[in-house]
Amino acid sequence: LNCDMAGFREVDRRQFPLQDIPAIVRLFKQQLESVSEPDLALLSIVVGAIENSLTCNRTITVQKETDTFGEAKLPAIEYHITEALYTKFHAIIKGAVDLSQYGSKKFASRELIKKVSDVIWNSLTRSYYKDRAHLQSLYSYLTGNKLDCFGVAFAVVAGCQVLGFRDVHLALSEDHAWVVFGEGGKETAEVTWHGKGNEDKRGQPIGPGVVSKSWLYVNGCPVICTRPMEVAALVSAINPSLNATSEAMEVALLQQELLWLLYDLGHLSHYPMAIGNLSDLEEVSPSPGRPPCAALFQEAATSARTYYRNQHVYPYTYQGGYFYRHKLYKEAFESWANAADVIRLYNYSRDDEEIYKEFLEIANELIPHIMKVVSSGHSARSILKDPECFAYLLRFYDGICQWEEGSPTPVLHIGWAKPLVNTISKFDADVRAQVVIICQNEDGTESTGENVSDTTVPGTTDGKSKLKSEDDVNAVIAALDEASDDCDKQKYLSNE
Ligand SMILES: CC1(C)CN=C(N2CCN(c3ncnc4sc(CC(F)F)cc34)CC2)S1
Repeated sequence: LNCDMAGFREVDRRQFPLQDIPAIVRLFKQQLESVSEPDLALLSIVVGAIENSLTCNRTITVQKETDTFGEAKLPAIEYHITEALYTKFHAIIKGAVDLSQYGSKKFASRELIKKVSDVIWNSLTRSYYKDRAHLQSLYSYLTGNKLDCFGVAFAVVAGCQVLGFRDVHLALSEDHAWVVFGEGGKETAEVTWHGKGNEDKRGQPIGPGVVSKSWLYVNGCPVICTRPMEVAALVSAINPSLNATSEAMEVALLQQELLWLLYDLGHLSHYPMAIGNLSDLEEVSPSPGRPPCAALFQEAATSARTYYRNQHVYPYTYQGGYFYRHKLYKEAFESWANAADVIRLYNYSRDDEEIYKEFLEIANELIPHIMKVVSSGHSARSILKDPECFAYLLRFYDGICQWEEGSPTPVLHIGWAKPLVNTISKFDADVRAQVVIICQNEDGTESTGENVSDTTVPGTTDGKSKLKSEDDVNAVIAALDEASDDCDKQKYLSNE
């Protein structure tokens, strides 16, 4: 076995066949604690094989088998299958890339990375449904020549690891992936596509994306992976879905165990979305002796604030979704207001559809549903009488308004206005009057914006009457825009 089969040599043949979750966790632990770096190709093939066998050709009648200890039994992953696929990946990469052509051995070059990306890219099936599930692993690539956009980026990094380039690492935003390389990891290169119908920019640096302030490039604050964080990315990408409505329990349990292993080794601390994924799994089946999922959602938000200048939206929508599912509506409003405080820093561009859909669902489905549910209640503690809830909602809507300001693409349209107006008009004037808008001007001084109750919503008189016509709606939008024009930065505080 030559040196770069190290990943395999260390693997103790006796660990195979891997036929239960503890065996897989042992393999990952051994790889993560081994002297050299974890072997991305080996680990991606193993989890890909398990996911594929348990989700892709499952006869519905087969029940979950467990052994006497209740451990979910997995289809045995034979050593020779894994080794054959591993050898195939090495052969593809080393067969296609003649390293003597790429000068410096120490650091990768842009040309080398583009070459590896081309090798993967040109070996993919001509046309297939790119958004399908289970296309993220090297198992999918090696057995079906299919990868999704994340899978291509991961395969390029795994390919560069095969060639011995320890400087090439995965860079992750909330909806895209690329690579960093070179001395100090200062260079960036696109290696995969994004979205539908967009020309890929493979080989190019990601600079322009950051300059345009599009959410897709998270204002220059992506997750820059270490090798163990690349393992966390492949584990996060495990997809337990059997179909649109059900999941393979063993795959979800495996993902949960592997994420806890990575968490305990400290490899999730700088990876908010992986913590969010773990929280989602814990919400469904809590692990004894582990923090509650609510604490994990909070950890993800704290990680994003600490390491990524609070430029990430998903930690707050993970958290808001949790609160919403658990009918903690005021807490959900606060998380969504925090999510809007992040997006206000960006300019909405055509590549940002995913986060647009996220805010659209919150504003036009989730919040209206909450307003409907609480309107029937008559408790004095109702959120309709709580000025802090009104303040959270104003901060949420204002963040979306500010997102639109200065953007090349409009965000709001009449479809947003109706639910927005309907929501705001559910709060009576005396509740709204308790919200004080603090404006921070350019020079950092603060002034109290006109009191919200003074800006009586046009078309209403006593704050009790409801808005009627469409121009009332437009007038409200104008009033909100005017309010957001008044000051550079608004902070809505409710006075006690
Ligand atoms: C609050 C939500 C709607 C729930 N799930 C969310 N996810 C966000 C995306 N997820 C992720 N989880 C771990 N790592 C990554 S890297 C990435 C970008 C891709 F192009 F590489 C996405 C992503 C997992 C699922 S956000």
